[in-house]
Amino acid sequence: MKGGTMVENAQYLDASASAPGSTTPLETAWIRVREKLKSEVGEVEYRTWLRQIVLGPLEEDELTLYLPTRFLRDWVRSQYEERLQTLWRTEREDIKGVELQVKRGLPEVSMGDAEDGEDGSGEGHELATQAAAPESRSDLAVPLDPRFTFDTFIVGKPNEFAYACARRVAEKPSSPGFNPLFLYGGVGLGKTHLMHAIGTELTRTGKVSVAYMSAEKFMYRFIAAIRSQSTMEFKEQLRSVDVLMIDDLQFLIGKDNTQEEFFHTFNALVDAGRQIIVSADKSPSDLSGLEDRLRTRLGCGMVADIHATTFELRISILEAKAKASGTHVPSKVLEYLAHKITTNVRELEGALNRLIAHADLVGRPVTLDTTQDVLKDMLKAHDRRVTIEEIQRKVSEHWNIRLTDMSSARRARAVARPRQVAMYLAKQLTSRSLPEIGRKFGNRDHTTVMHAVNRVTELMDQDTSFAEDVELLRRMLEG
Ligand SMILES: Nc1ncnc2c1ncn2[C@@H]1O[C@H](COP(=O)(O)OP(=O)(O)OP(=O)(O)O)[C@@H](O)[C@H]1O
Repeated sequence: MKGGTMVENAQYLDASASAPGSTTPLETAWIRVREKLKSEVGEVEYRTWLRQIVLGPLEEDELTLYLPTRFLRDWVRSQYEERLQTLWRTEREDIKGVELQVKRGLPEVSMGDAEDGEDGSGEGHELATQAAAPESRSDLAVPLDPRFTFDTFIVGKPNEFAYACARRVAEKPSSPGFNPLFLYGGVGLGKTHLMHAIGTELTRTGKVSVAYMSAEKFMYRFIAAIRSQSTMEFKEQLRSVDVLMIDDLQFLIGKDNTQEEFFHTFNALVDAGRQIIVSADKSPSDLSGLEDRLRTRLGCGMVADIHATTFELRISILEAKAKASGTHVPSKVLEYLAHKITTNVRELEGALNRLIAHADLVGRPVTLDTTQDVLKDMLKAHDRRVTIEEIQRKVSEHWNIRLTDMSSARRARAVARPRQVAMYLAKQLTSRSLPEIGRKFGNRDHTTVMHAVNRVTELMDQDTSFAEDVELLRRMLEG
């Protein structure tokens, strides 16, 4: 658990229900954050996923937000965490990070997808299948995002091959040479979008049952099944679908039992002529840490890479999204965004949504001036974006240790101290949350990261030469 003093404490708060005059400053900020989120994502999405968030305590510079189940927490984390972090930091300078946690017994807003599983762990929906016809939906319901269709996917040079493969699988699942379909590429480039598009297309025809889940949820669900002694049921459910899609497979690295289970499921499905679709951040051959036999099988079908976006593709995506929003965004602004935000489509989309939401709220058109003003913090962060990988590399070079020791289990001080410094710098220089940082350091827990941050702060106070080292690294990284 976190240390430190509790500065502000707040409880459940509905943006529409509380009068600002009767709330604490933190609650008032929360109302504004929620309103912004609502206007960015729309009423339906807000009600489905975000309304359940409950304001928790602010301890030192870390704010906790609660969700009633692990399923919801994971979903909100994967889809909205970055946005929540940015909105909070814009709202309150004293908040440096936002942590999403599960808290049982919160007032849960009724919603089909958010009930607890049979073991009360909130994991019952982490395996989700969507049968073709609504009446034949099993007790497992899927969050296939209706916005992620082939129609809304913009095709350009970097993604045309992956798009064509996805289309082909949606038209003719289990075709020879296309099973499994392995989609890979960097963060936020459209892998999940394509998987959902395949799922939506297939279920539309009415004859195919599709199961989609992240590898992380596959693992949680598998562990929950072991705990509740229902692994047979879990296996049967999985093996009864026509199409199984697993997103972000890299999460299974280092999870040997779960990999084993996935391998058997994979074989059973492919042998029965069912389709498997997998996404990951690297190609099968580069996914070191996955069992060889699984890697080999994953590479046996069609492997399609989604490359980083080009300027032309970014412009086409922005044009399409601006058009769909119904708000006029001048082409100068679109070009400006496409030049400035080159990392991934998720960020590009987030920036555009923010501009449009701002224009709607203040009732003024989008201009280059308002763009620079509204996106000030985002663009600034872009100018000096530092990645955790860069931090790990620089710190390892500085102390002359192996890069792999950043994620290894070695505890020798010569390795552990630089690792702690890298965690500290990751917290200071990136917007990543503690659990995200932990994951990048060999799947360590967020409390380990918290401890590292505190320890390095303490040491910097006590030892000036250590403090100089850390400051030097920080300056080099900030460029
Ligand atoms: N070519 C595209 N056309 C339209 N929208 C896109 C395109 N590529 C990505 N997007 C949008 O960008 C956002 C991020 O995409 P998505 O979640 O599919 O990325 P991802 O590759 O799965 O990322 P991650 O590695 O984080 O899982 C989504 O809102 C998606 O709709």
